[in-house]
Amino acid sequence: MTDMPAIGVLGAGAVGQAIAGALVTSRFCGELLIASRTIDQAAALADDLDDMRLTLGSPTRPRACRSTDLAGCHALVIAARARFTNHHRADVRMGGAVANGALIRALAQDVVADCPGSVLVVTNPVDLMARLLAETSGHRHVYGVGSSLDTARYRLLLARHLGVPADQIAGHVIGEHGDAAVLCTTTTTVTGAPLPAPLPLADIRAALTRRPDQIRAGIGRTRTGPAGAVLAALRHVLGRGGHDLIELSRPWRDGVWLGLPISFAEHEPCVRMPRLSAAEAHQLDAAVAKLAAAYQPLAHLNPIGEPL
Ligand SMILES: NC(=O)c1ccc[n+]([C@@H]2O[C@H](COP(=O)([O-])OP(=O)(O)OC[C@H]3O[C@@H](n4cnc5c(N)ncnc54)[C@H](O)[C@@H]3O)[C@@H](O)[C@H]2O)c1
Repeated sequence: MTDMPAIGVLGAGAVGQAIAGALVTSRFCGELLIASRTIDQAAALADDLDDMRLTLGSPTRPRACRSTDLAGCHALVIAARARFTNHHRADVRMGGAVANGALIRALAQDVVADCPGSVLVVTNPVDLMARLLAETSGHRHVYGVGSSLDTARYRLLLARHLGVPADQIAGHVIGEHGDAAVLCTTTTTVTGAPLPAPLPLADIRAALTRRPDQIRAGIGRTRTGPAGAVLAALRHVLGRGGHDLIELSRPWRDGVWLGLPISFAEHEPCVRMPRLSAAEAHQLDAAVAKLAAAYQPLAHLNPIGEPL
């Protein structure tokens, strides 16, 4: 691969815009291809990014294209969202499963099946959508952005509580990117030592669950946090993440996809499951059961969201 990969972003909405902006400012890629529901939307974002490129002197060259032209990219980010009204008040991300499932199924056939590069799914519910994309397209290198953002938020909240810099906290959130997330507290460390006891872990979990809602309440959408998680994931899938772990959505037991700590060697992912306490293992089992049940109806949808 060249030093400056070509990256495709599908979906020019709030998250797609933040990802594309971060790619230009970070000088991460050479070509940046943008596709969205309409070519006008993609062209508008590409123009805005081009202004940014010139003002910053960034080497990244944004260009609008049709979704079928994204196949040549070294990595493709899927940040599209179907049009639907989310009626879920709890477990909000699951509210998009059927509508986004139909979109993902169509993309799997029309775009991803011919794409040689890695594919990173952001669309929620991300664990289900990554699995659906992989199983429908047959593509080997599909990853969901998974619980990496939850992990960053967990470390931030813990650091704030303990009054230490966040980079002194090491630990993972695994399982669902959603209500069935598993906080791996047993193996979490602060400056290399186990977590001090007692800790208000229930409060930290509640704050973690509330955080995206609070961001949405204030600014409408979560966008820059997810964009950071996507750039970190792109570094790893493109072989630039070193030996660090990142919590991406990949298959675990019974074909269920969920967030797992992963390292990459020669572009191949390897799961590095931390030691779990009995309670954490039980929570992971619950996440597997929840995601397995939620996937069943999606496995039988046609591209317009009707049962096959
Ligand atoms: N996994 C995570 O950590 C995480 C975090 C935040 C958001 N998300 C998810 O990311 C997705 C995007 O969020 P958003 O806030 O940007 O939504 P948005 O509604 O602002 O944007 C969605 C974009 O998708 C485009 N689109 C729709 N159908 C398309 C198609 N067939 N082909 C190409 N583009 C299409 C729309 O035109 C729109 O520009 C949502 O599913 C959201 O839940 C995930």
